[in-house]
Amino acid sequence: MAIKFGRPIEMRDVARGTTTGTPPALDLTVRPRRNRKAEWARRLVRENVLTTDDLIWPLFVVEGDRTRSTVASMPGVERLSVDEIVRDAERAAKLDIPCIALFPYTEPSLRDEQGSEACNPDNLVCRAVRAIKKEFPEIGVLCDVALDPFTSHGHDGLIRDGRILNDETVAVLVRQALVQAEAGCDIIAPSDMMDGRVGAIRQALDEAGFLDVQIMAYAAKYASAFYGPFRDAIGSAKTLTGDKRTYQMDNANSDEALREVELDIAEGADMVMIKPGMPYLDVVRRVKDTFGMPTFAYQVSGEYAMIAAAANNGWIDGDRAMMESLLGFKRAGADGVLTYFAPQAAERLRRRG
Ligand SMILES: NCc1[nH]cc(CCC(=O)O)c1CC(=O)O
Ligand SMILES: [Mg+2]
Repeated sequence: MAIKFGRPIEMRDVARGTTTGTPPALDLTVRPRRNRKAEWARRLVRENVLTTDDLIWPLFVVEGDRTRSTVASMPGVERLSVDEIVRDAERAAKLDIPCIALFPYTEPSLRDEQGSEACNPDNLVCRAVRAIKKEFPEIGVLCDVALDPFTSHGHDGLIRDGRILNDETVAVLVRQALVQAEAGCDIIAPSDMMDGRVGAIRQALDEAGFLDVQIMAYAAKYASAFYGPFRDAIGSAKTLTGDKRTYQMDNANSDEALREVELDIAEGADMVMIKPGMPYLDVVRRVKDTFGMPTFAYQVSGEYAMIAAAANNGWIDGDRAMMESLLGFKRAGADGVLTYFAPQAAERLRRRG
């Protein structure tokens, strides 16, 4: 049977409308637009959905009391003192956001070559975790494991002769993870990209009895220009010497991302993350399809800044761009997104629901 635009030629005249009305100019059997004709119809065929369950909200902690200081390159984002971060944790809990992530702005006087403050059980992050867990034990708390907020040179690891040391750094990261777990952190998230750190941290957590503390590995983390505003927020932008390309991944690679993810899973990661988000959605899809693990994407500071800045200039509808970008992560296969938009997105989802 001959087919024209999907309709058997023999049926043409039948379809051409023997009844009233103007015949359609194109003889189309299939018209995808039919399923988009009204909001109810679009809802009916919608394939992916964003809910508050998908959100992890990153927050910046700073020394002080009742302090909220703005981050110039991240409009709408603030560094919060411990008492204020407890208020934002409450806001997250009320909005049904399952988890928050903590990043410290370390006082410059506390930064040194070794990033020693990372292992201080009373550092800013540990104090924030304890304060949050005391008042809101039901909210998940994720802590980043890496040395860059604590080192005078802004790198994620220890340096000797201009080289970032791997194994020596891992030993420090293990101690950092342990003080965070002792403070009550629920998810340890190594973001340093040293080899072997997930396995070393898992073993140390288990030996210390933290069997239930999860690990979300920043498994495929790229050396990215999109981290700029974050480095402003934690105060490492000015001090960072050189770049992070000997440990963070090359922008051109995606097979390598699968090998990195595979290793972290083998070493005991409970969840894996791809970072940044929007420029690496192909990697999110490949990782999800290949491993079927709980897979997360980090919509990083630069991605947030681009949308926020364009919206503030009136160049795009910020709210819609935010929701569209977040849904993109779901479509790519992510189970959740770390995003500075978390509270706005949750508020918007609540208004709609
Ligand atoms: N290792 C630290 C870390 N953890 C999360 C981010 C970036 C997050 C963001 O840009 O929002 C970074 C910065 C970096 O690797 O330089
Ligand atoms: Mg790795």
